[in-house]
Amino acid sequence: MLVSQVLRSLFVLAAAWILRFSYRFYKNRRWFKDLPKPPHSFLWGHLKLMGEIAATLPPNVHPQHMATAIAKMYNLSGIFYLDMWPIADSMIILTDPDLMSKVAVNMALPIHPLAEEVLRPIVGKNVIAGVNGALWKKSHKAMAPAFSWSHVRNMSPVMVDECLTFQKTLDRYADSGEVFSMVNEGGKLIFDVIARLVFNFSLHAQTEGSQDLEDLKAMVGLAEAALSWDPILKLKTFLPRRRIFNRLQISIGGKIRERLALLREGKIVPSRKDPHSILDLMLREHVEEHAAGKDTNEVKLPKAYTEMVTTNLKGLLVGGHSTTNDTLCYALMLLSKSPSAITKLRAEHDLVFSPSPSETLSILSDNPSKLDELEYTTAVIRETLRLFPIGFTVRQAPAGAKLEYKGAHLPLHQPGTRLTISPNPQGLHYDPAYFPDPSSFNPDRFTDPQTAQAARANMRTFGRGARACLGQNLALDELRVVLLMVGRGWEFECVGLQGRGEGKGRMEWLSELEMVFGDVVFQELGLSAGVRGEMGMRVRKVDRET
Ligand code: HEM
Repeated sequence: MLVSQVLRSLFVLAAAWILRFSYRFYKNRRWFKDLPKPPHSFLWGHLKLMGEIAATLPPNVHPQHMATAIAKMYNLSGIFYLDMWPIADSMIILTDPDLMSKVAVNMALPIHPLAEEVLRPIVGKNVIAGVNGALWKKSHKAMAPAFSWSHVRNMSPVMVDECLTFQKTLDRYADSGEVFSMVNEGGKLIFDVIARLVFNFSLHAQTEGSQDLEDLKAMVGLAEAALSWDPILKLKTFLPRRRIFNRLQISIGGKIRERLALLREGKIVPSRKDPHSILDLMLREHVEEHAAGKDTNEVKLPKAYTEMVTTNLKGLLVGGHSTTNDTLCYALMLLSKSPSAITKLRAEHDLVFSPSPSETLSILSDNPSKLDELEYTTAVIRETLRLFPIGFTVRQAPAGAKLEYKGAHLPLHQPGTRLTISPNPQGLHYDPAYFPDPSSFNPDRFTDPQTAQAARANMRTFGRGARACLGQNLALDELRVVLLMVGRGWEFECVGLQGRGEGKGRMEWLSELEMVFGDVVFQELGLSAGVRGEMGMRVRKVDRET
């Protein structure tokens, strides 16, 4: 009797669940009915299509490649929808530059919770790039002065210093002829510069190795497991993740406490106008708010505040170094196969600075604003960022929000779901309507008076609006300094590149790049769209007369 009652209840529960699921299934699939999209299956939505495209691409490819491939295959431009229910959040993909600006600038839509979910396993809760509202305002207000042009320009001697160490590394590799990982060596250089901005002291990744850098990279590697649906993988990586996470908390937390003690001892309220470091700016917020009218000696940093500062510093170290380094790696890769570009780059460095390396350094230290005259070098960086967009944003719209496009009023919100609004800079950057002959490496498009203005206006690598990349000035200047300091002295050769042959799922729109460089052009999903593999390189010292 009892058994049959239990069975009946279970049956009713199962029937109710099936009914509810069927209703949601029908409602969801119908929602996409009249929206711009690739062929839509009532059973699969776009899940099967995404799976089929992923199968033709190298493993763990960044989703931007799938979105761009779909746009090209089905001639979708401007905006289209992807129905991923019930496996993942469905998406609105934007490839029109004005639509991207509308959502980021005019509507200033908030960051989607997905960003925080992806960032949390790597750096912890509430990092600036994943939060909205008061939490975002507080972090942004604290950090922004460190990223102003004037402060970044003050960082030039630091960049030069770290590049001199990098030159020694290149000399060593040139002497030995050894193949080395540019991801690794470039990563240490960029990390050391960002650490100086963050702490105002070096973490010596280049000369001694940095446990913090290794731990941050390990956290990125382990994040996939933390986000995975596979409980065994989650379980297997739980302890290593915790151990590394805690080690980082102790290390970065220690640096914060040490600096706070120094500020207390010296009764220093850090300056906003002339910041010593991002850490100081973040401590200043606290000192100001909590110590108004008190002796700074009495100030204690609450646990939650220490955690917020630690998370943000880790976020800057890991996010700032990997994005800039990936761009550096791709720039050197592209230049290695473009003799005309390298010739122009070197000529510009000789002309704007000096053919002599030592004179170049003294001009750079006396007058860092000379970097602004490196028009072609900047074009090389922009063209690299166009071909390989590294960073992303994902936004969420409130109920009822719509976007007007070509006379249609398209919904930005799907009731009861977490629809994401995903600008896809890659789709835009490879659209011949905006960038003619898009798969060729052509820095001149950013210097030619006929095309330069439009090319710059249509780039979306750093985002736009209040949430645009805070570190873009730093990234651009750092890349200029590195190219200036290594472009003339060393010849880079990529090792082990294998162009993808016919029939290996080649993507028409990537044809030129894919033929020359192979799988490495398919950026990997990590913290952002990173370099695939290690970017093995060999260097040769260039004989110059001066
Ligand atoms: C080539 C290098 C870089 C690229 C391509 C890049 C790209 C981006 C993109 C696309 C965003 C999101 C913008 C949006 O939501 O609309 C972003 C945000 C951000 N970036 Fe970068 N970034 C780079 C380097 C850096 C560096 C060096 C730092 C600092 C050390 C940095 C710090 C940030 C921060 C703090 C945010 C979050 C801003 C906010 O939410 O208010 N980035 N970046």
